[in-house]
Amino acid sequence: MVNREDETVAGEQRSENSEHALQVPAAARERHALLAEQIEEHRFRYYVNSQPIVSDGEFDRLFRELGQLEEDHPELRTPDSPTQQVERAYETEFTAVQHRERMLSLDNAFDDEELAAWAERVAKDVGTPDYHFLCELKVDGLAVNLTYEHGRLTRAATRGNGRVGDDITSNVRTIAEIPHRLTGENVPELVEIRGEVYFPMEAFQELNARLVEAGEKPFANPRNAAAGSLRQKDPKITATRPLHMVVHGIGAREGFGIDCLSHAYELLRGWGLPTAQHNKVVQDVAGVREFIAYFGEHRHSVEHEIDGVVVKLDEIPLQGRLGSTSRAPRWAIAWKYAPEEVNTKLVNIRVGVGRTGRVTPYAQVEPVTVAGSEVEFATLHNQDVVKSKGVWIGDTVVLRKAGDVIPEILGPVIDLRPEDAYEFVMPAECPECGTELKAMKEGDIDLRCPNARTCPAQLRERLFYLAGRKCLDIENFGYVAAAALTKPLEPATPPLVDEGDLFDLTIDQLLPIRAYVLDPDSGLPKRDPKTGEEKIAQVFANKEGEPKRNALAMLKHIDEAKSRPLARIITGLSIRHVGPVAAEALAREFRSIDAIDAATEEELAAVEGVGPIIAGSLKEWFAVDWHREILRKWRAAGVRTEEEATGEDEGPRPLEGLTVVVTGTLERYTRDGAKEALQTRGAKVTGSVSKKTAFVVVGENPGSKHDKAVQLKVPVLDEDGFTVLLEQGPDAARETATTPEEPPVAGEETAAAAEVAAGVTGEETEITPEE
Ligand SMILES: NC(=O)c1ccc[n+]([C@@H]2O[C@H](COP(=O)([O-])OP(=O)(O)OC[C@H]3O[C@@H](n4cnc5c(N)ncnc54)[C@H](O)[C@@H]3O)[C@@H](O)[C@H]2O)c1
Ligand SMILES: [Zn+2]
Repeated sequence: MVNREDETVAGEQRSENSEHALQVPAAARERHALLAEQIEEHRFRYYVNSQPIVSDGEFDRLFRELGQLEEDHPELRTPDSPTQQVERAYETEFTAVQHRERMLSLDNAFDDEELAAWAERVAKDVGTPDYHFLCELKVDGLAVNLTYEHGRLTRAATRGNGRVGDDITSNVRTIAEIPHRLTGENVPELVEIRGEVYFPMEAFQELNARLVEAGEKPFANPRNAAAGSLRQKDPKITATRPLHMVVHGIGAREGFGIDCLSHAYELLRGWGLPTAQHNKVVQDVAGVREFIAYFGEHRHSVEHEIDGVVVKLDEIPLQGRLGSTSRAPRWAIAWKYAPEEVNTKLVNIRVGVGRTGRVTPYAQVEPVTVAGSEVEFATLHNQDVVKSKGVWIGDTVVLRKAGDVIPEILGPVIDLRPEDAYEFVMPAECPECGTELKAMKEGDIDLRCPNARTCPAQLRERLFYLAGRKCLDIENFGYVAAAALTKPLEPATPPLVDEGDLFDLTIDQLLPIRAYVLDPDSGLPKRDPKTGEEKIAQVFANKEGEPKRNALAMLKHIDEAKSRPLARIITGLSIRHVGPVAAEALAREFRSIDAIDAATEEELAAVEGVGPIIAGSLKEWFAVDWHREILRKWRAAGVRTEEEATGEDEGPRPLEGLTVVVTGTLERYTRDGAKEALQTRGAKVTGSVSKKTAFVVVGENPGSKHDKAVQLKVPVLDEDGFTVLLEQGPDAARETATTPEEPPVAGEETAAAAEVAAGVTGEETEITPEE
């Protein structure tokens, strides 16, 4: 929080301090001047040009440093310091218009101490114990002021310097959500509505694609897209942009009275204005903390981007008692969440080859920490995406890491594009085996390496997947082993040329292997942090040439993996489109790989959870000789290829007809274990919550599915309730179920959309995601 003085007091203080002015060390004075200048420049780029060159986090750091300097040397805190102003008044191409009531900025709290200090000050100054906090989401967009006279929208303006903003009335009129005329009862003579205009994340890439196509500058993130779209000279352009607005305040007003801001919002909603859905009035700071924590976890189940929470004193007369400074109200504070966007440099665009041969470009960036983890790679999906994002190698880019989602690049900071930046060109050949890349079908955007069998990258990825959690779950068999077995430096011939010989590996084959130690995220050799050299290792033998303990353990676990359930073995074959769910359905229906092979395409397609695409893909797979050879070898090695119907399966199915969703981490069950337990009892396990869902089982750190359950009032079971469901059936479980107190949650479609967008599908995230 930037500390500053009252408008009224600041003047006095200055004159009082002026005689000490010389005491400010020159270095501090210089730093102050430099920071103030930089901040002004960043503000101009941000507010006027909508093309900032630093991230918000970086801007906030500069701003706080300036505040701290003024804290240490109050003489530096002059009225023209950026800390004392909403913004400077800029000359722009728009007509300047005066707000009837000032539009202010907000002070920030970056940690609990700052929040508590603010709350304490409120408690001290408010003069009554009878007050409430109104918690709102801080929408990441740009502020607008709408003036309604006798119910008609007569003017819309940007915040500007807080007193005078830019007239953007014709542009704002193109936003569908904003009524041109207020409706309902008691429409007032005059009201100024404050709100935030935002650009939806989902539509953002599309806009950039259009801009790049037209040879125009793409935006670095949705916030800038919102600002840039609204600040168009030609409202026809604004009209093509999917802008939205949320109301978050009220300015001048005539012809009606209000006691609380929360009540005012109800009035506004009644008049047809788009008010926020998630506001909540709480009693005390504890309530505020709860709200902050809740949306910290559910940041992405909201329909717009948020960068924090705004806490306000709800009672309007009390707001007046606390007053405002020249920059911000004292009755409100903005809690900032950790930024999810950072600027970094796009060092290179590489291509990775996935399990099914799909070749995907991915970004290598200068390592940065974002949302608590260090990021060096970000997905780019395909060559068209790279193009439509408008990013060039060498650009400074905005990198976003939201929740569990794979890091992605939003857009370039065009104003910082260096002269030697260049566009990415998709290679014509597989980077690992040199085979010419092809689209599988005409019109496919994705290119693939057709060398499925022996392309080292594809084989390595398939083996890694086969040994992974979803398939055979082979301990001690990770990415490094997969790489070492398929593309060692020595010996010249790798022990595995496809997955056929996996179960026949011997320790003698392993001992001589020397290989690069590969990083699963990038498929690139790891480097020694000291020397920077690529790591090469004798993977399975120690210095004496004897087997490492891990190597022996790996062989033992490979042997054990032969008897994994049939469904997992089918999943491990990496048949296109056949993931764990389809494999489960196939195993259940046919009980053996031979039976699947023998089935007709129609029979396969008729299985619930399979369908024509998967059926076609299965037929294609079985038609390939070397695939059949894998099966022959596996069978000879004793790998399970058929499965008796289990006793349990034929027993009673107490959960028949119920659909259950599992979300979050359970303590006593793995995700797959929980699923199997449900399925053997006849329940159907699905990934998304609907009204038809019988139960949602919720573990630690549940995602938006939990919200959805609450919203649809689907019974929620904790882990104990889940055990009751398995052991005693649905009636007993229903008694333990909770329908928790309804926390503020997102709208129905948004929660589902956010879930899809966030990839909260229980699937792991990979850098080169495969279908
Ligand atoms: N990257 C850059 O170069 C650059 C430059 C300038 C500013 N910024 C960013 O802009 C922000 C600072 O600017 P600021 O003065 O607009 O302050 P702010 O964004 O921190 O807070 C004030 C603004 O929050 C908005 N807001 C959103 N939801 C609200 C709600 N529910 N209630 C009330 N207000 C709500 C309003 O528009 C209000 O004007 C910082 O986040 C900063 O990082 C970045
Ligand atoms: Zn290849």
